Amino acid sequence: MNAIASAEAAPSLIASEASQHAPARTSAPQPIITLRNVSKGYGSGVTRNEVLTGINLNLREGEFLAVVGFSGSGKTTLTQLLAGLIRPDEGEIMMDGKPITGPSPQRGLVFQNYSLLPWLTVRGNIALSVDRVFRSWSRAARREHVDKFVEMVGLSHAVHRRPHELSGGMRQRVSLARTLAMKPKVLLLDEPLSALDALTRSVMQDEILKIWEEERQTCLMITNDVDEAILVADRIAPLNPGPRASLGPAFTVGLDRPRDKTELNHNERFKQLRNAVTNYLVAVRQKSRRDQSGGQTASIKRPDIRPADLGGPRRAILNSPV
Ligand SMILES: Nc1ncnc2c1ncn2[C@@H]1O[C@H](COP(=O)(O)OP(=O)(O)OP(=O)(O)O)[C@@H](O)[C@H]1O
Repeated sequence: MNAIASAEAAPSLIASEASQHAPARTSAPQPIITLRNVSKGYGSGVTRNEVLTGINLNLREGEFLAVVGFSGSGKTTLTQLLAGLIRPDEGEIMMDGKPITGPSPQRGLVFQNYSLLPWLTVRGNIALSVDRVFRSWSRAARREHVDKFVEMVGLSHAVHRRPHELSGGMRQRVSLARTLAMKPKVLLLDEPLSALDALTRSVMQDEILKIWEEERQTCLMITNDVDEAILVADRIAPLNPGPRASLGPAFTVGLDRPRDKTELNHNERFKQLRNAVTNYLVAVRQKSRRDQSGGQTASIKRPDIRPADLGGPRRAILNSPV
């Protein structure tokens, strides 16, 4: 690990380390979600796939944490555990000191795929969640609430459209508004922008940031884009490559907010962080590959085969019964 990573590894990311090394700081935000020694795999027997092992994480109240990692390392598995959609094989996941045993409107999840109901309009899709969560509210209050979030994501002009009449970026906005409108305590964003083109992605990054700066909900965002992670997050936690992926030490971003993408490109701290996170990820991937090959450098062994007779009856071989 390089200097920045080691110097800025946030002790509270790793719960076990926190208890050993972190000095008691009364002003530090309390963790809202804690994962202790969490492991999760799929399948059984020879097809068993150990995806996550020994995950320790403190998600602090009000912070924006980005988890970055390579494809297939288990990022979605981690969000599903946090959302309560799946249960860990080992370890515990707590929210406000109580175990997470299933999904809850307190933890809003935005997926990579928008999962909107095709027969409902923009308003209908958002209202469905609002009506369920805020049953005790009057009809007018619920409608006003829906309209507020439609406006927040800039879709007031498209409120009567159905998903097939929207662009990818607009659909993802509906999905975001639907989750935000439920007023979850914790927002879980699972690569919400990865299906979008670069330009729309950039606009949506700014919108997510703007909304987060207004609402200051606790937010965990999964991404495979290091620049995106630095732009949005207070801390960045790298997910080491699987199988048996664990979290590496967190990088503290420490850049002033609000952040401007164009300015960041010239910011020395941004460049240092980008190098530090990228170098860390590349190094752990190389180590993981070495470990998987048993420490051997990959070499190709050629079989010791010599053709007996190249002039033989090839056609006969090709046509022989299998
Ligand atoms: N329901 C499941 N049943 C069996 N295996 C699964 C299941 N969900 C995920 N996996 C496997 O677990 C591993 C991690 O998958 P996961 O989707 O969590 O990774 P990821 O980091 O989110 O990947 P990506 O960035 O490509 O979306 C993969 O090998 C995947 O095939």
